[in-house]
Amino acid sequence: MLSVRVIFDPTQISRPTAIALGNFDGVHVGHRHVIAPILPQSLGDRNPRLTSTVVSFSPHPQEFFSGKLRSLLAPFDEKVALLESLGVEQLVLLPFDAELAKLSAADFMQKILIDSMQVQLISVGFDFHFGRKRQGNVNDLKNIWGERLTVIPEQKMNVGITDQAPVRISSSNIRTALAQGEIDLANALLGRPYNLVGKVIRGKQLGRTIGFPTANLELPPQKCLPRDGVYAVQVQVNQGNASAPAFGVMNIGLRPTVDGTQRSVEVHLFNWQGDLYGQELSVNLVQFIRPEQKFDSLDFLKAQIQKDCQTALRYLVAEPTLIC
Ligand SMILES: Cc1cc2nc3c(=O)[nH]c(=O)nc-3n(C[C@H](O)[C@H](O)[C@H](O)COP(=O)(O)O)c2cc1C
Ligand SMILES: Nc1ncnc2c1ncn2[C@@H]1O[C@H](COP(=O)(O)OP(=O)(O)O)[C@@H](O)[C@H]1O
Repeated sequence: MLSVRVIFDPTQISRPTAIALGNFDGVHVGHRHVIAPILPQSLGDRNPRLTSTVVSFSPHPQEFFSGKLRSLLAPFDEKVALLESLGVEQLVLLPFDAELAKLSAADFMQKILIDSMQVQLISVGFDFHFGRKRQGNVNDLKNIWGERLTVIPEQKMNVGITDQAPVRISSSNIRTALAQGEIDLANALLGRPYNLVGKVIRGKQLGRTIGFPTANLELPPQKCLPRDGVYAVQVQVNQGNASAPAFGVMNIGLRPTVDGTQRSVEVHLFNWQGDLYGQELSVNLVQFIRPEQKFDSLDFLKAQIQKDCQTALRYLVAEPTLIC
């Protein structure tokens, strides 16, 4: 049972509110800085009546204007779970339509934030814009909320070698890192391992014939996938209320060796036997190992997968934060 209230209908908002405004795809380290000031633990006894609320638009304004779905680091269910784990009490999804798109910044503040949500405290990132043609900015919010507005400056992170410039913590930098197989960077910016959660579905039933059965995952269609190839992964197998940890190797791609046409995401678990169909796997990405290749035979593929397992194990046992 989720304890964060997800509100699509503005009349159902629990108010007065302390709000963090933004899309927060991935709920990365930078987002968490923005959300922190409005969490119950930050509000403390001074503002006990305020409901800790994240306010986003649905659909995302870019989707509304382009008519295209965006790929997401954290699709809806994942985002709700992440916000809940932080202690957010309410997620308000403002229906972004032609009417909202043409609302002036002043009307957005008055009608939505003041009248509809009774906003007492606000936290936003430094570059937050709102209202028609993104005319409103943090100065407009400051004029009304004054000291009750927190503006979080651009967050950067030192990664890799020390003489490298710090990297901006942003959803787009995380997407780029995933697209390049730079899992260390993506995980650092996220503040947790990038994770794929899906139900195990049937594949071509070939894996077992080469000694490497693979659990094929069904993922939310909007989930952002990292580059095609082979990864070392740490997995939780969720069986009802119980959950078992395992290590494994994952392949993402078209499987040219077996003339695959659809992209698949499949995991071979080490030291695991038994049926996984219908169960849920939660897969943490640890390390990109190699690109996908077309092999001349299943025997060559099998030999390569054996090597992949050895490589993956070396990364997995060297990873101090993993539980297994
Ligand atoms: C670690 C690993 C690496 C893989 N690498 C490749 C690859 O480089 N090229 C390829 O065509 N398929 C690759 N595959 C996918 C296999 O072709 C696939 O697992 C096999 O065909 C079984 O598919 P099935 O689950 O549909 O039965 C890999 C699978 C695993 C588990
Ligand atoms: N070690 C393992 N790792 C992954 N899946 C396993 C493992 N052992 C057994 N299985 C089971 O075997 C199935 C995969 O076998 P496979 O022949 O690759 O069939 P499919 O093509 O349907 O994925 C998995 O979905 C799971 O139910």
